[in-house]
Amino acid sequence: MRIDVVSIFPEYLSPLRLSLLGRAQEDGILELEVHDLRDFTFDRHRTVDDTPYGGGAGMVMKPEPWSLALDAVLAAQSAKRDPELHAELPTLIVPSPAGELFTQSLAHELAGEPTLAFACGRYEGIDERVLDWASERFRVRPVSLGDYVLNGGEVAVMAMVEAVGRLIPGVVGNPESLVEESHSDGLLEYPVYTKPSSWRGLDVPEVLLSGNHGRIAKWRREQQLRRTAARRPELLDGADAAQFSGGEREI
Ligand SMILES: Nc1cc(-c2ccc3ccn(Cc4ccc(CN5CCCCC5)cc4)c3c2)n[nH]1
Repeated sequence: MRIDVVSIFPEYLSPLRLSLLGRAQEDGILELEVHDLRDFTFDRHRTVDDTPYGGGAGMVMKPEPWSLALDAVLAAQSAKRDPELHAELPTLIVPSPAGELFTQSLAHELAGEPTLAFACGRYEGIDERVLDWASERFRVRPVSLGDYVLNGGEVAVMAMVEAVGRLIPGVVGNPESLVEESHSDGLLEYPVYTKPSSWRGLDVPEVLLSGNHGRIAKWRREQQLRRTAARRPELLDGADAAQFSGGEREI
């Protein structure tokens, strides 16, 4: 997969060069290009923002630099997209508090794409006409990380690139660890334990030491349901929520 990110703080994305994603880039499984939006400005001050029409606090990102940067991304990605295989428009993810919620399901969807482009806004956001203009060239998807406001799109992009990247075959050593992940079955994950079996007077649940895999699977499922009912009841349908609303510890 080829990923292009446009940002005025390209160095913010440096952690994506580390660890598993870094190794995937060395192995040629993942290609990550980060573009500095200011490289697409031509005034002395490399201006990317201006005051908002209609008034209001802060500044808004100018459209022209974005159009030049996104055209450069399109050109770079076209080499990675076989028009026979990939007839649809390339995807452009625009982090935004006003976007669709990023979920594990969306991560799986995006992991199937040959290319992804990310536009990191800053200030109060990007001139809306950029998204309109880009919609003729990309499938533009405003995406929110959650209902809180960050200072820009970079942190959201790092989270999404990590969530998508780890699903690409070959990135994570043991694909088994991707199967039983949180939210993959619509529930929160069960608790995990390791040695020592007794630590500071706290013991590992004996079922996990039993070697009885049927019992262990049943216990883990019950823990998922209890945790989900206690912490994220909205993820459960009515029936399960009622059955498991008695807190997490009743075992
Ligand atoms: N899930 C999530 C993603 C983001 C995100 C993503 C991208 C950008 C780009 C800039 N910011 C900062 C920002 C966004 C919004 C406001 C308020 N808003 C501005 C326009 C007029 C109305 C009021 C203030 C500052 C971003 C924030 N935050 N949270």
